[in-house]
Amino acid sequence: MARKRRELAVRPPMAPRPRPAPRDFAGALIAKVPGRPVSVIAEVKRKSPSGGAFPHADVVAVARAYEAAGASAISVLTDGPDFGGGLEDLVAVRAAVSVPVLRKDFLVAAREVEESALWGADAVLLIADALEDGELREMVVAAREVRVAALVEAHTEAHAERALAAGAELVGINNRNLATLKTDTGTALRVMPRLRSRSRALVAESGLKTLADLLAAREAGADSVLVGESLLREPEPGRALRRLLGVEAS
Ligand SMILES: O=C(O)c1ccccc1NCC(=O)[C@H](O)[C@H](O)COP(=O)(O)O
Repeated sequence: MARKRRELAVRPPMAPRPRPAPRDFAGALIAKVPGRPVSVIAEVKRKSPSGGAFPHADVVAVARAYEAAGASAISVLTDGPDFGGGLEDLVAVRAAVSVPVLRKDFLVAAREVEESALWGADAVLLIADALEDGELREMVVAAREVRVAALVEAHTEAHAERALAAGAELVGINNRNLATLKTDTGTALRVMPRLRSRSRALVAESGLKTLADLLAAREAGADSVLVGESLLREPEPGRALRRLLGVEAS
């Protein structure tokens, strides 16, 4: 986040560009699909600090396969140094699929939320644990003003409460502790039941690998799950998503 703040301080404002009509990210998360325990936000990234490199450089091909396999939305990592992504990936994936697209990055200012809309993001990820209350509130307000959905992520119940106090309607509970990179899939299961009645949609994030994980997430109140690594480790991520959803045998 310190690196992102330094970069932003010297980056000139983005030139205006025509924005594509936004797609309904919240609606996609909460829409019930017969036979599916929860909706899936399927993630594309070339590498990650905890997972190393993934064997799929063509994120557009993976995103298309995810959509064909039933993903309700696609998460695109736009961070370069840690995830091998960029805004060009967001633009290319958005043009290649018809489901909503989430910009996943370490955003630190309202200005970046506004710019994300111009790049075509239907939703942005905001990380409560890494933002001050005032920053988070400003970014949630900016998202509402430019009609981009804000998925506000927290790792602990305390940060989830801060997300709700900042006006978040879509709350993600990240099973991964971003300080240690350790993942415990029990985290979202413990925190989500306390948030159920106060959020429009709940998303369990990280470390999810099996249909049983998805069923447990639903039981704890999740509308949706965010899944990357367990799909990207497989030779065919689209087939892996179908297996995860239980529509194709393992
Ligand atoms: O994944 C990491 O190593 C990581 C490191 C530092 C900050 C964020 C990180 N990941 C972001 C995520 O939480 C995941 O990309 C997302 O929830 C999907 O998780 P997974 O299914 O485990 O790839």
